[in-house]
Amino acid sequence: MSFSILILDNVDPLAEKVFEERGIKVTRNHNLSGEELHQEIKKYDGIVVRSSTTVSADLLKSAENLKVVGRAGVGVDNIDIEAATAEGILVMNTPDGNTVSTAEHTCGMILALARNIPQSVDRVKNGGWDRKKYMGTEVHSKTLGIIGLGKIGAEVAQRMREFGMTVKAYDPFASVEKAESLNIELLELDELLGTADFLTVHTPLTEKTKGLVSLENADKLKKGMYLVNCARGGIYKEEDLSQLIDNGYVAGIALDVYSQEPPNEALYKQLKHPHIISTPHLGASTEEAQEKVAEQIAYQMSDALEQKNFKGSLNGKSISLITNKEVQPYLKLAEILGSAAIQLAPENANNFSFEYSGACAQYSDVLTDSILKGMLSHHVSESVNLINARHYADDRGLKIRETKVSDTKTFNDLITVTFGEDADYQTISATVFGEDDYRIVEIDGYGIELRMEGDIVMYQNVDKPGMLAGVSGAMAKQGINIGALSLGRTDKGSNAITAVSVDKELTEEELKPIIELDGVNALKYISLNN
Ligand SMILES: NC(=O)c1ccc[n+]([C@@H]2O[C@H](COP(=O)([O-])OP(=O)(O)OC[C@H]3O[C@@H](n4cnc5c(N)ncnc54)[C@H](O)[C@@H]3O)[C@@H](O)[C@H]2O)c1
Ligand SMILES: O=C(O)CC[C@@H](O)C(=O)O
Repeated sequence: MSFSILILDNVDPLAEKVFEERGIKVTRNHNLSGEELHQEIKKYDGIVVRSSTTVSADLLKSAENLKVVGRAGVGVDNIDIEAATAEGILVMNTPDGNTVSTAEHTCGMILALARNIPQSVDRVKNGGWDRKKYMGTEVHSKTLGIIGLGKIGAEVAQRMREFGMTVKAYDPFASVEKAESLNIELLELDELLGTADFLTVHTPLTEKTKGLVSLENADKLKKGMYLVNCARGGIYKEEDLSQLIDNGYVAGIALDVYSQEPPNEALYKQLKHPHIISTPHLGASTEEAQEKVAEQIAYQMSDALEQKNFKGSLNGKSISLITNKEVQPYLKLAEILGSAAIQLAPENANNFSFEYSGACAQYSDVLTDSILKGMLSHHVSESVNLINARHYADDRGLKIRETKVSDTKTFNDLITVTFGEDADYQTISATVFGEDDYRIVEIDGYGIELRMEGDIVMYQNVDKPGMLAGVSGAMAKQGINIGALSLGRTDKGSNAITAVSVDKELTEEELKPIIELDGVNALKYISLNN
């Protein structure tokens, strides 16, 4: 299968090189208007962006063939991941390609702030020589407070410690072991705000981190401290920046990122403040970082399109397992079982439980996605895949309960789907023999053994002589050939379940004479042709 990619932002040419080596056609276009992009995107299997293109829900809706959105970088705030997930589109980023560059830029900003480097350079360029005005401060023996001790935060910590700084951090999700290994004391947020001489943030912009420092909590800051933000605009409340300085809370602020890029007029006005220094989102702008992220995203997207590897995927977390040879038969089993189960279940059933027994239980997450894919493909007109199956299930109000059992009793692996207590049929179990022999092995506690393929007529019948002859006779009269058959019962003379595999697709008309036979109840026709 041949794929095509559209590069929308200024990504290093190494990306093209990698895609082309992998036999993938690449087009680069940075100048599409909104309407043109909505049309153009339809042709592509993948798009590559940095931060300039907004990948909105609306755009993703037009992208009929899109399978993957690649972000050459870390932050994905310009991509509507929820909408991509709903559309079954994979979103990937390159989590560490620009870590070192951004950490170095942050360290540069800390030093530039401490020594008024940008302001004094500017002064000299304009023919001035104001040595007194640009008196600075040493970072040595000062405390660096880091909010967000992830990849960049940790790199900044290591570098600034070499300058003689004491490093403390706040990160509710960082492990104590990690902090200890970096020799960093973890503090509560307010404690860190009151301790740090320099505060640098390295978190994503979230509800929790938005406006983390503002006039509202400014009295918690150590007086005269410095603020640095090379993470995401808005973590320090932008409207308050100048006042934080003018009211004496903060000595200076260094920014690389803004809530709107380029900034709007009001923000530009703030950035003119003599104690605010700013760069135009340059953290990752080094040749090395851009080469790394371009190369990484191209490899990752090529692998994902070829279903080889899903490294860097931010949605469809379990799909990385689909390349695992051991999981593949279970995935197929789960999908066919989901399809069989939904055809057997009563209309409007919305409570399902999935039970996994044996070795397959360790993959229950992705197997649940796969059962849902099989179930929903009967109900949802859009294409359902492992990325969006749960989204559609939630959307339709399906309630899913998952259990795992290690003891399988009879089979090495068994998956059971249960749906509804008062229905004609309530549960179906299936297993896989070898690599691709998928079998129904139990319906409502009746042992059955039938391959899960083609067209199956399932009915309950009174366990009495002549039932089978009646059904096969009704089929023979209509030229319906029986391929295989399995009959399960509990006690002699009570009820039985019969599953008949037939050689062709049956119509309602053809099923009618069978349904009307005396002793045949609850007939269901199951098609497992896809
Ligand atoms: N300026 C640039 O050009 C540039 C380049 C790369 C990354 N970034 C940005 O830098 C930020 C950090 O990137 P990273 O690669 O280090 O990410 P990361 O995922 O490795 O680290 C983020 C850290 O933030 C912590 N965190 C999350 N919520 C928090 C909260 N409420 N309070 C405290 N800590 C919290 C997480 O636990 C994690 O340790 C991201 O926003 C990224 O988009 C900017
Ligand atoms: O592409 C860029 O230069 C932005 C990089 C950075 O903000 C990121 O999140 O990776």
